[in-house]
Amino acid sequence: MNAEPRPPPARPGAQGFLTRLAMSPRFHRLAARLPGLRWMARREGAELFSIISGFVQSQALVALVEARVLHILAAGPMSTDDLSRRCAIPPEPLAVLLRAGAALKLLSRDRRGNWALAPRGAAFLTVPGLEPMVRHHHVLYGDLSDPLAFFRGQTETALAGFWPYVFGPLATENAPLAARYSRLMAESQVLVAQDTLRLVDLSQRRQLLDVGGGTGAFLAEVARAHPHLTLSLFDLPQVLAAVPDSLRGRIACNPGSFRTDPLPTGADTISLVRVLYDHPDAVVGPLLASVCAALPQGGMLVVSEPMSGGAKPDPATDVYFAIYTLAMRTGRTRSAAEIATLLTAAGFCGVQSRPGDRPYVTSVVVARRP
Ligand SMILES: CC(C)=CCC/C(C)=C/CC/C(C)=C/C=C/C(C)=C/C=C/C=C(C)/C=C/C=C(C)/C=C/C=C(C)/C=C/CC(C)(C)O
Ligand SMILES: C[S@@+](CC[C@H](N)C(=O)[O-])C[C@H]1O[C@@H](n2cnc3c(N)ncnc32)[C@H](O)[C@@H]1O
Repeated sequence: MNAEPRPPPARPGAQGFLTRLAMSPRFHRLAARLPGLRWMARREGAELFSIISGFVQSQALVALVEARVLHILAAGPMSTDDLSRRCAIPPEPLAVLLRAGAALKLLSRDRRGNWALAPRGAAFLTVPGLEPMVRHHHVLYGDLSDPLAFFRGQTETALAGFWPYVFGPLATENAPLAARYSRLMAESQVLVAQDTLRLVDLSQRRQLLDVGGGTGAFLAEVARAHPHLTLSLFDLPQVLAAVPDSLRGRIACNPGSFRTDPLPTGADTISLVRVLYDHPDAVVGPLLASVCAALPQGGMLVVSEPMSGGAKPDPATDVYFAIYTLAMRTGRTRSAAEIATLLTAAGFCGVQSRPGDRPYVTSVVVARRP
């Protein structure tokens, strides 16, 4: 097979100096010989390989989750043959999967050759929401099977059908669908709430309205951290129908659509947690104006969601979340600066960006009604 033609030599000045170096076969030969450069080339090579093979790592994790290998080993170490019988996977291919799991530090192997759950695998099982997230990735995986068609907008994405509530009129009385969606969000909310409450001090606030708050998982965490707060929830009727009875005494539920209905007033603080990135600017603009109108003077808005790195693209949010929200065909993963621009246009002031120390969980932007 003919090798792909090498890229033409860059026009002088067309590329940055280091990029021009990396395009030079002579520099590559030099880097293979000189110790310092060899270390750098090896590191770049490993990073490139990780990008190339990432999809195989993800699918190996899916196989371990779907075959319940991690769950089985949580009860104690097991031999390949016993796991083979439990997982209905022949010993030889299973050994490949288990060695991959060990290479990814999800599993380990003890002195007798039995397989055990490693701390990273235990953390995966313990952190709320990770398993259901991995179990639903097949939807996005299928959407990306022809990536060029996907980015050309030629793919009818299954993910858009997975979360139909964002399509206004499609937010039908589909209780089972709303319940499935809300369960996935509620399970993944714990970390988001932890990081949001670390980034925003609600101790001096009086009443919090969580708009698009799903079945109340965020407010449940707020109630634990700030028992003094009066809490209200606003979301679609079919979503609020799934609010657990245990929360209903603590949280006032306000069914409605922020596309058509006014928001309840009375709260001095409103939160939008993982809401804006689901919608285009044409929906976000009026939503933020509605939030501003519902707040008193000096009232606070908290926006919390994974955000693009903007001018400095982030390897988690500008890959996973940006492509995920693109596959949904409705929203987009915005940078804090883009969100600040939308907030200012909606009438907010005092906009502050509070980057999360886990961008893949969430970051925050706060603002005030003048
Ligand atoms: C070194 C020491 C001290 C000990 C070593 C051994 C040991 C004990 C290690 C364990 C240490 C430990 C406690 C680890 C904890 C790890 C944690 C907390 C990991 C958290 C990971 C979180 C992740 C990976 C979050 C992923 C989130 C995802 C994939 C979210 C997806 C969200 C989606 C798709 C949202 C969709 C909504 C829509 C539709 C866009 O609106
Ligand atoms: C990605 S979920 C976030 C849920 C929750 N805030 C969290 O972080 O887990 C987006 C939420 O917005 C709600 N939503 C979407 N469109 C809405 C609308 N027009 N009016 C009210 N809520 C809406 C959905 O029902 C869903 O609960």
